[in-house]
Amino acid sequence: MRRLIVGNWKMNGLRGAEKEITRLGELLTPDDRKRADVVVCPPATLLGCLVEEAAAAGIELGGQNCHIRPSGAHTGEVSAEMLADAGAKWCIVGHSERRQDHGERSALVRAKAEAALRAGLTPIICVGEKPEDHEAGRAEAVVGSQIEVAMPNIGISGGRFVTAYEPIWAVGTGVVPRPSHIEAIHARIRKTVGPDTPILYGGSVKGKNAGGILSIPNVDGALIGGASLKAEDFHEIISARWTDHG
Ligand SMILES: O=C[C@H](O)COP(=O)(O)O
Repeated sequence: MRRLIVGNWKMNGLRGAEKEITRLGELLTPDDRKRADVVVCPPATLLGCLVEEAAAAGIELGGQNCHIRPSGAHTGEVSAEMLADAGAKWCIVGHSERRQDHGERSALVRAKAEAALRAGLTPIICVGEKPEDHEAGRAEAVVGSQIEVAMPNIGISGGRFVTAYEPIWAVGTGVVPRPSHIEAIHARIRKTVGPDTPILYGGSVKGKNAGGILSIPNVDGALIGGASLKAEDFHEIISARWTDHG
């Protein structure tokens, strides 16, 4: 089965970043393209600059966040319509850095996912437990309730969405959960989202651990932060060998 590999550049990248996209396009082999769909989510300021290079490289672009309204008096915000207009096809919503830094809760994440769908974007809905929830053995319950609340109304624009499980304690730390932990949480998410919604894993995915992570049952792809910034590092993940779990 094809995997979905998404790069989240977070607040990194200035003009000139086009060369990373072009380089990635050069690195991707026909076999890579057969085995994976590749998406890059740069800062909103770069979307317009990267559109041509992304199309040439066969890569789709996404936003990292959107407002719940299509337009209006919301200083500093970017709407899903604006992201789509700039060339995005996807939009990350509910990333843990937004939940932590901006107090976003799952009900708002759901409204953002629905706004993305209305704009014709595919939302990538992030969920994940805090370190203290993990230590207290509450990960499954916390993530289960996050996805139950954040899941969009499937009546909206076909309602196709993607989920990403990112344990906060694994984001940018170099720490990766045990495969059994990832498997259990993905199985819990699967119960809510059903068989057809891809579930990505995110948190310290690198070239050297990607094959193992992508072989875990119910891991349909990965959401990559730091290792997506350089084309070579990102390509190492995309070209990792995984075992199909059917
Ligand atoms: O969106 C990506 C995740 O936050 C993972 O970040 P990371 O790969 O740098 O740990």
